[in-house]
Amino acid sequence: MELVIIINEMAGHGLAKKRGNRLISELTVPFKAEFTTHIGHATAIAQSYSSKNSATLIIVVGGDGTIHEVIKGVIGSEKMIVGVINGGSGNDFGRAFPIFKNAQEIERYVLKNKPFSRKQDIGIVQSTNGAEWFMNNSGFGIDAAVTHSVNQSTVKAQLNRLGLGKLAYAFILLKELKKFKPFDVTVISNGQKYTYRNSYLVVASNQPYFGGGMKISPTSLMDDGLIELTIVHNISKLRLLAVFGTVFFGKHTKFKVVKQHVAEQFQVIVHAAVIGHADGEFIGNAPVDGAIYFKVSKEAWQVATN
Ligand SMILES: Nc1ncnc2c1ncn2[C@@H]1O[C@H](COP(=O)(O)OP(=O)(O)OP(=O)(O)O)[C@@H](O)[C@H]1O
Repeated sequence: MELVIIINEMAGHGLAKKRGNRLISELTVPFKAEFTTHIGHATAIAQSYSSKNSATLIIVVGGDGTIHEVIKGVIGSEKMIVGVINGGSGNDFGRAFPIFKNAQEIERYVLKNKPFSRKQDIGIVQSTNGAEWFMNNSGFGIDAAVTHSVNQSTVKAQLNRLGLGKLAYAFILLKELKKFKPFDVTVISNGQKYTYRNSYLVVASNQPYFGGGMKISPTSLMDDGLIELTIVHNISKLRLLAVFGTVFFGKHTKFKVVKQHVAEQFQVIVHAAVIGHADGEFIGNAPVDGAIYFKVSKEAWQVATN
C-alpha cells in the first residue's frame, strides 16, 4: 500500500508543521510528502492520487478544513483510505473518527497484510449557491457567523499561543451574538412541515462535534446513513448563553428550545440571508426563502482503523 502524507503547515498555527516534520523524520517506510500551498490544494492532491486507482493510505496532518478537502478528493474511491494526525485548532474530526497518534502506529498499519478500514457517510448541503460536502456538520446561523469570524480573527492565534485556543469560539460567540438577528426556519422532513420562529441556528450533523469540542448532536453516527438536524429557536440571547454552556456535555438537547430531527434528508427554508458553513468553511449566505437540501451519501469514503 502506498503512503502519502498531506501537510497543511498553516493549520493549528504551527502545530501541523511541527507534527508533520516529526512524522517525516520518524517514518522508516517509504512515503511521499505533499505540502499544501493554498485553499483547495489538498483536494487537488488527493484527487491526483485517487485517479491512479492503486491502494493508498493518505495521512492528513492538519485541521478539519484540510481533512474536509482531502475527503472531498477521495469520495467514491474504493482504493483510498484516509488517516489523520491532529494538527488543527478545533480537531473535531479526531473527536469522532479514529485517528493515528504517531509514526509508529502508521507504520504498523501500512505493514499489515490486510489493513482495516471502515466506510463512512458524508453529508451534502445543496442550494442555489451550489453543493458542498460535510464530514462533520453544515449549518446556517450563529454557528456559521462565529466560525467565519473565528477563521478571520487574530484572537484565535493569540489564544492559541497562550494554549487557550478553545476559548476563541466562546469569546467570538459573545461578540457575534450581540449583533445577531434571529430568523425563521421551515423544515420539511418525511412529508411533515415544521416552522421555527426566532431561530439562532439550523445545523445538520454527520457526527456529534462542532467548533472544537461542542457536542452539538450527541447521537449522530458517521456510518448510520442518517443525519441529525438541530434547531435552536425562541430563546433570549441571555438564556442562549446559559444553554450554550451545556453543549460541551451534549446536555442542551434537554431544553425545549433545542429541537432535533433525524432523517436521510431534509429540505430547509431559511427566511433571512444568514451565513452558512460546511465543516467550518464559509459556503455563502442562505438563499432567502429558497430551498436548502441536507442529504447523506452512505459509505462514501474510508477511514483507517487500527
Ligand atoms: N499553505 C496554505 N496557506 C494558507 N491556507 C492554507 C494553506 N494550505 C491549506 N490552507 C487552508 O487552511 C485552512 C485552514 O486549515 P485547517 O482547518 O486544517 O486548520 P485550522 O483552522 O487551524 O484547524 P481546525 O479547522 O481544526 O480548527 C483550510 O481551509 C485550507 O484550505
